[in-house]
Amino acid sequence: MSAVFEFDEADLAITGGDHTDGEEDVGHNGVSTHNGLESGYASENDTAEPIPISADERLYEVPLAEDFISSSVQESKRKHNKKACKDDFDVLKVLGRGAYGKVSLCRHVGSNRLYAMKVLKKASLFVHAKNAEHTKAEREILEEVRHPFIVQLMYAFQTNDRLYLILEYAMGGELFTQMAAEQMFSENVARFYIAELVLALEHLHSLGIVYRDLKPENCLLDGEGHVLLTDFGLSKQALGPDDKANTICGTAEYMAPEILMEMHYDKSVDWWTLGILMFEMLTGDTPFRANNKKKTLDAIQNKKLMVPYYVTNDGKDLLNRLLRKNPNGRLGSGNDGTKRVKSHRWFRKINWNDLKERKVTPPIIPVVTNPELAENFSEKFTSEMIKESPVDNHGSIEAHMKDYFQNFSYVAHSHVLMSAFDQYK
Ligand SMILES: Nc1ncnc2c1ncn2[C@@H]1O[C@H](COP(=O)(O)OP(=O)(O)OP(=O)(O)O)[C@@H](O)[C@H]1O
Repeated sequence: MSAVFEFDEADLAITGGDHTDGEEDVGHNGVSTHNGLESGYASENDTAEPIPISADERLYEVPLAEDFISSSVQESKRKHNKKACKDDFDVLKVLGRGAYGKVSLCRHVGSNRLYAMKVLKKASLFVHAKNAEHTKAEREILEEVRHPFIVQLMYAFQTNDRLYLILEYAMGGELFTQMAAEQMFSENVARFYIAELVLALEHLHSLGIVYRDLKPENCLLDGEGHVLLTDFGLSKQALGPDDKANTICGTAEYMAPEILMEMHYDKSVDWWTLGILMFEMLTGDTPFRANNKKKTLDAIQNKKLMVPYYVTNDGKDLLNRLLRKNPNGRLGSGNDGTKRVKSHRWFRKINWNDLKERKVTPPIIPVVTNPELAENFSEKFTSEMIKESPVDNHGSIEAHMKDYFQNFSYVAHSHVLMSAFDQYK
């Protein structure tokens, strides 16, 4: 499968963070700090009821320690959304590790709901300036998006030395795991996942967000088997219809040719990566993979796409259109691009409205006997010991790191959280 591609220039690098030190192990004090923000997945003994709220209550940021306090927030409304902190969560198991941090299953002490806790060490983010920028972007994007096939941000907070993102728990695990188990998917199975991803990308693009990092590892599954796109560390926000970005990032085998050529690029890169993902689902491998990274990158730019004989004509046609090297000629580019993707013949059996409303039954239903067991995650992670680590709220940390993450803290409004839960889960 894909490997993260590392550039040499420091400011373009996508580098691995600290994977080895068992760092951000979170302790707890067992004190209930229930704040009326029930959301996410209920554990087996959860009996919490939603707290009624008034119609005009909105999302807003809640300050922690040095965080900025939004002046638009009225005192009377603050009481509904109490700031979150580390002690509000019990860490149960490690779920996985990414380039920048560790993700654990945790339980909100007050509500008993389960979430995924992503922890990042500020210091390791500052090894390369881009890492810190990516994390800030991830936090901002996660707050903005709300979609059935995109992971929901529930809380964000920070300590002196760490950043915490509390996310909807994708208990079905990684799509990558299902792909590895099946070697390759039938076209019907692949179509379901690709179509849900089309809707997720459509939503992001409508907000001016280019996702840029589509790959099986970032496609998680919820408890019913629907896609939950995660990891917005590389996404680029605030692109207008004619804006283009030019930062080099992504995963080697999934990189679009225009990124490699350091050209300005736009949302067309996401349609390219969707094509690569579809190819991998249907054949078990990516189309331009070679013996080494240099050859892979060369093939992406120069090699003609070869689609195996067993892929249907409609499937071949869609792949050829998504994997056009010229982004301007690629299916999905231009103003009505997504509409044209959705009306391609390969999707003719898809009822897009039903799909968006989660009325289509997923082809693979994850086995979840008890969500707390995290059965769909690698034992390599789930068997790790959960260690307590001291809270560092007063230790020395360079001033620029401290200031950089002002406004990081966040609590999703209970209205948003509860409706997300009812509607989608
Ligand atoms: N919301 C979630 N629910 C369940 N598991 C999750 C969730 N988010 C992440 N994980 C697990 O943690 C792993 C690492 O998470 P993530 O990809 O977000 O980290 P990262 O440091 O941003 O990774 P990358 O190296 O891709 O940049 C995922 O592959 C997945 O197994």
